[in-house]
Amino acid sequence: MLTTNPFDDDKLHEECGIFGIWNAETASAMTALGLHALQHRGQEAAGITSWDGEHFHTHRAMGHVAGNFDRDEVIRGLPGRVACGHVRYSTTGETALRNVQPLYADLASGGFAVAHNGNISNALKLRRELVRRGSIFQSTSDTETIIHLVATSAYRTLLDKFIDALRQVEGAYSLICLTPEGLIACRDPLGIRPLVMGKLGDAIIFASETVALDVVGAEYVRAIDPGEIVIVTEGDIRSIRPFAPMNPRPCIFEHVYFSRPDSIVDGASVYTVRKAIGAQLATEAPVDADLVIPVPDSGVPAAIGYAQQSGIPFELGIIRSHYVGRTFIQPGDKVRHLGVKLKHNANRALIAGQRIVLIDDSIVRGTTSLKIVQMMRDAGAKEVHMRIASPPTRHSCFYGVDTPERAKLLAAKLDVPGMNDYIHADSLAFVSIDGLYKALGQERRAAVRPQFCDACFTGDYPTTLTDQDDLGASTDQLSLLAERVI
Ligand SMILES: O=P(O)(O)OC[C@H]1O[C@H](OP(=O)(O)OP(=O)(O)O)[C@H](O)[C@@H]1O
Ligand SMILES: NC(=O)CC[C@H](N)C(=O)O
Ligand code: SF4
Ligand SMILES: [Mg+2]
Repeated sequence: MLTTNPFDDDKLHEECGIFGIWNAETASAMTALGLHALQHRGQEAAGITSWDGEHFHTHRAMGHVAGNFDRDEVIRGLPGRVACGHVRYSTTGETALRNVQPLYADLASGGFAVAHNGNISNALKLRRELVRRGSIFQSTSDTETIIHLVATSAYRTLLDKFIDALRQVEGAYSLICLTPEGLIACRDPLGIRPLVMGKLGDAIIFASETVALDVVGAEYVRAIDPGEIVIVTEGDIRSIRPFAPMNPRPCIFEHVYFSRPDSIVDGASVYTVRKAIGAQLATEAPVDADLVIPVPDSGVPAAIGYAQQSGIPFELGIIRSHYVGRTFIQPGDKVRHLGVKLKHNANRALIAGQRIVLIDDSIVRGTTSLKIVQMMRDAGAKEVHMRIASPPTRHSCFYGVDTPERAKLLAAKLDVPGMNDYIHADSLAFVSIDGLYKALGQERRAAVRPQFCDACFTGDYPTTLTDQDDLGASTDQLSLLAERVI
């Protein structure tokens, strides 16, 4: 158990997925389905809280949604027409049941459950102050600071307390909160993490990605705007925007890797964007080759784009086992190496004697690229060229994708030729940052007010990073001074 600095955890983590539904006959079963569609965002733990009009019911467990929420008795134990749920990949606080969301507390206003995607970058500072004033924390999660800020706010109504709390937190948060007064969904003022709204008959749904709407047959209504709070109560939906308007900075990595390709993120089809990045990559970094081969899964759409733009045939030269999850999010290098071997296999008959271009979406530690290039050589490839559909990942994320040790990022240690030597490819190239923005429909990356958060590529963090600064970490925050529009 961590007792001194609860947030000092140096593993590399990924994302979370959230889902909430108001006014549905089978709210918790729908939530389980929605979370299942969001499983790629977090595989450590899952939880659902329901409200039956009188009582709150919660089931939280380590592991996947299937296996924990596929039994009738579990769903029957979560009655009511309102529910919210969470799939977790931890960014702050250890992987333990006490940190599994939704987090719940009985406040003066009644029950309060919260599901959070993102990471609060001043959570440690806030927590120290709250503890000094007498708050007793039950978890080591950054998310719990929100509950204590709401609980101790001097404002009168729950909504005012909530707004007061959010005005004190910095960083990234998409939240779905379940209260007796209604279901509340909100997105931080920069809209760093995604959140969408859908409709199914009389039911209103919120989810991290549109695939969670598709799975229950709901209709996509729209994305929640950065800085917007939507409150759903009996027969009423209200929207408020209580923060100073900012230039939105949604996470660009959602388009590159995190989101499912069949999702619509902030109005853009992830699949179409990934194909466009691949086409851009082919224009910027062409190569004379016989086959374009994707590194499955998330390299596939970019490889299709690369193949279409270059005219080089697209083939499945690597076959992926569907019984192994994402390797990026498996903590521990040993497990990752094992995971990569278990996950991919060369399609030998296709590869032998060919000059191939491998397309992947990103290089983080370099584990996947190193293995795959060797795998292609072992399968008899004549030349192996690697092309990456994002710029080099050189910086840590403090907004829900935790890469605390820059030293673990291959691109933080080596330049591109050095990375090429490390992975033993014949050539290596990355799409440019402006090329990535082009694929997202922008002319280029705006130097003063960039249209996205791209800090893991540029080091240009869109918020202050209080806890990091307190720890003495140095970060480049070039665009901070230019944030406010009004
Ligand atoms: O450089 P590394 O540290 O190996 O990380 C980068 C790899 O991790 C991700 O794939 P992952 O296997 O997580 O998931 P995917 O199946 O969705 O592509 C990403 O798509 C790269 O392939
Ligand atoms: N990846 C996430 O969005 C995690 C949410 C929250 N920071 C936690 O660690 O539980
Ligand atoms: S630092 Fe990277 S992964 Fe993190 S929110 Fe920004 S763009 Fe996304
Ligand atoms: Mg991959």
